[in-house]
Amino acid sequence: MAGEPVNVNEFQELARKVLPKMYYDFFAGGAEDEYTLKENIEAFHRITIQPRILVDVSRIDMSTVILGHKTSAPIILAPSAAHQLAHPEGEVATAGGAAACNVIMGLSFMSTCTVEEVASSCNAVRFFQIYVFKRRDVTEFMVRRAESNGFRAIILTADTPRLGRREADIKNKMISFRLRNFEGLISTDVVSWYQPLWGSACREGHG
Ligand SMILES: Cc1cc2nc3c(=O)[nH]c(=O)nc-3n(C[C@H](O)[C@H](O)[C@H](O)COP(=O)(O)O)c2cc1C
Repeated sequence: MAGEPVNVNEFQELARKVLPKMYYDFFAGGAEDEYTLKENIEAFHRITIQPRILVDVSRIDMSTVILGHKTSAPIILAPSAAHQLAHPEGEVATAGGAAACNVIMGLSFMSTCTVEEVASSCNAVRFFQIYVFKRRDVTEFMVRRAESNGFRAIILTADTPRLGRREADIKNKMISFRLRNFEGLISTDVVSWYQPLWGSACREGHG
């Protein structure tokens, strides 16, 4: 690729070149045959934006209000785990980007920077993502901790009672990153990606 990346696809290509394969596959891969992953992209291709023409575009304003918070565009950074696998500054840098663009930062409970580190690093409006764990005390503790660190809403993820069977991670023998937000709360030993959290620690199943 010549020069600076100019779109998301080119950033992805750059990431593929610089990241260790295990980490690139973690960020880019999906579960099983990756039908849903492909469909997520295809779905966007089916949406077209219809331009309005011969209108005044001298002041373009995409700002809106989400849960009472003004944002420069209807964008919330989707919570995603382990940004330090991609860059040493991790979620602190991501939140800084959100603050610079005045959009909302969604922080995963599986962040590699702690809730406190992200909170003290910038003034982006922050939402905190969590699951309902079997250990309700852990869930409650994390919600209160987010609240006391200035997070303004909880993003409750409900679609992962079990982690998908991510075949690239299996092949790469993906190592789980340290769950720093949980240190002192549950065992955060670095183990195979498939044992940890999803089993013993706490996810609420539907059974
Ligand atoms: C590498 C990666 C890690 C993710 N980690 C989380 C997570 O920790 N918590 C969560 O609720 N969703 C997580 N997600 C899901 C995203 O928040 C989002 O819902 C999903 O990627 C669908 O949006 P997209 O089609 O724009 O990628 C993750 C997604 C990716 C790609």
